[in-house]
Amino acid sequence: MFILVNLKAYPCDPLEVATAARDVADDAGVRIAVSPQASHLSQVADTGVETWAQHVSPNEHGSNTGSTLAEAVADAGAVGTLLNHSEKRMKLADIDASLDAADRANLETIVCANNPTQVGAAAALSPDAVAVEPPELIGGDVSVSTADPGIVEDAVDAAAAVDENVDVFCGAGVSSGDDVVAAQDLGATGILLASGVAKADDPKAALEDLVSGL
Ligand SMILES: O=C[C@H](O)COP(=O)(O)O
Repeated sequence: MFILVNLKAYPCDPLEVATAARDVADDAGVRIAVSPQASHLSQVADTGVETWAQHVSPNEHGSNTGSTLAEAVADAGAVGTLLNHSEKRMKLADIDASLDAADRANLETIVCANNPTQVGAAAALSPDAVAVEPPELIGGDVSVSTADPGIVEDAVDAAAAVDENVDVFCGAGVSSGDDVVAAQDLGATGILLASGVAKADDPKAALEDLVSGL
């Protein structure tokens, strides 16, 4: 399983989470990455943890003020990027162009989707992975893998029907090792989570719990 910790814009210490994620990944032999604010990418990458951007813009170098250039996040140490997160929705054409931008910069990609239908559409754009996240469960206390296991299974089927090379992640409310194992049993190969670590009093203990069943 791949566990991607999205720090969103939470008021956590990105370096505390990054060093904890690095150490837990090393100790447990589990792939864990951290996705901080763009301005923290370089500091986070310098800890040695696998580092992802939260978004890249669908543009190239040029007159694009305020954009998040794929090449710039790669230069800062990111090796991948989320796209179309529920809190950063994009037009279909822009997802496609951002995937091209990520490809130019050699970034891995995860395209987020609300439901299995959107998962199928996203998979048709050939990202490395899609992540299904019911918006109503994001930031809550109940994991998608227990609240709505069918959506994870249907997302796995929807992606496979389009492109078997596209991995399927799930997210929303995941906060424990049991949640991660349940997602794995439903066919997900990765977890996208945020509040369970970013809002934890002890991020390292939260990460250790997340990988405890793997
Ligand atoms: O990017 C992460 C997802 O939106 C899930 O967030 P959450 O773990 O706080 O529910």
